[in-house]
Amino acid sequence: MNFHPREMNLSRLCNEALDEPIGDAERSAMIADASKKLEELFDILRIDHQNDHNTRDTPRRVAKMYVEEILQGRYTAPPRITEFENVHAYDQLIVTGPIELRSMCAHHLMPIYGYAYIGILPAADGKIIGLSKYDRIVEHFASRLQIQEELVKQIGDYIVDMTKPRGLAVRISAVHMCKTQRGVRSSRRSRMVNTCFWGDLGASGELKSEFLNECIALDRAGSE
Ligand SMILES: Nc1nc2c(ncn2[C@@H]2O[C@H](COP(=O)(O)OP(=O)(O)OP(=O)(O)O)[C@@H](O)[C@H]2O)c(=O)[nH]1
Repeated sequence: MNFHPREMNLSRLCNEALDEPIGDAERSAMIADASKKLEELFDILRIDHQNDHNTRDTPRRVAKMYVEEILQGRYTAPPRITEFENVHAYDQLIVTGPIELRSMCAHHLMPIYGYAYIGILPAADGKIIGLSKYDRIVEHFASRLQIQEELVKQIGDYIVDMTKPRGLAVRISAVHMCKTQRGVRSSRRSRMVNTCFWGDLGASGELKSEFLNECIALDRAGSE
């Protein structure tokens, strides 16, 4: 099967999902078509992928990596969320993290890695969701070509839509290898940190400070 994104009206922004998750046949076709294009790229870069024992299978390997790993958050459904009754009407701040973050920068296709932290202010009459789902949601939206400002918002908007909390905060602290490994070659310790707040968590200076202090404490505990 030949895959023609334009004819099939499937072109999207780099961090947007397709309308529907793709099936096995479409996934295989996408990998096969991308492999051919990567072979062309290797030809242009004068890398002999036909005879070089190191790169013989690299175009296919890289195509598969993009479709099934690096960009899989565009082609698969968001994680299923398990909800529990909030029987005791818990409505105080919950903070979870550090959550491992692995993404890819939209500008140079270089890795972004670091941690996410999520603060939830549940609604007393709402639901509580399984803790592991926050990690899965971060992984889902990070598995796309991203910039950090948009990644934080996508994660938060999805959690707010799905769980309707009183308030929410998402913070990411990450290294951008497009800055450390090339270009300006900044220190590998150099990070970008940004936080986005929703609802009551954004409206209260006290809750914001509580969230940020918990992030610092969780970060410190993680590095001990
Ligand atoms: N705001 C923001 N900028 C980012 C992010 N990831 C990468 N960038 C920056 O986006 C810019 C990419 O665009 P250009 O300035 O055209 O790239 P370039 O000419 O290769 O620039 P250098 O990286 O400075 O060599 C760079 O400054 C990156 O450091 C991100 O998540 N958020």
